[in-house]
Amino acid sequence: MVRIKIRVIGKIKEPYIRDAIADYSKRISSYCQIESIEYPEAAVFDNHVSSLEGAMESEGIKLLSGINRDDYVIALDRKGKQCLSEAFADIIKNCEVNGPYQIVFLIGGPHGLSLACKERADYLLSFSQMTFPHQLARLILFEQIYRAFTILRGLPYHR
Ligand SMILES: C[S@@+](CC[C@H](N)C(=O)[O-])C[C@H]1O[C@@H](n2cnc3c(N)ncnc32)[C@H](O)[C@@H]1O
Repeated sequence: MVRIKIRVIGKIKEPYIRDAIADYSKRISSYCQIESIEYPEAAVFDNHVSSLEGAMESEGIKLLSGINRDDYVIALDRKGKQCLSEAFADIIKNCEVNGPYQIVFLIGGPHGLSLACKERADYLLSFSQMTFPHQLARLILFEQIYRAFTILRGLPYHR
């Protein structure tokens, strides 16, 4: 069974998003182990580029901590590669069949992911060229993971 870890900057504050994630998480848990690990946003004292980059770097260090060398890392980034849900399902299937058996997703905070996170990623995944708040990006990710398993198991959810 594949294991999925979702490493994120920031908490889910909105109850309706938390509820929706909890619902998808419960559904996904029939197919794999799934766990979210949240880290707080780094403090930023002004809007200078160097302060924002410093915050992203320190958030990136936390996101990358505890990732194993052979984990399959998918970093969520607006400027990454877009793919069909079927192709996303194939990535999960490949890990289920051939390994690595642990997939780690990275979701950035308000300023995005550090360069180190993007460089570590085996796949830079974009849901759209539009920017979403991290809470919504997390919800979309949970829905797409659930959708992927229903595609792989031939269930009628995906149309
Ligand atoms: C508020 S966004 C960060 C915005 C930042 N200015 C940037 O362009 O990366 C917070 C996080 O949500 C995720 N995210 C937001 N929009 C996304 C999209 N269209 N595709 C994939 N991930 C997205 C990314 O992980 C991002 O780091």
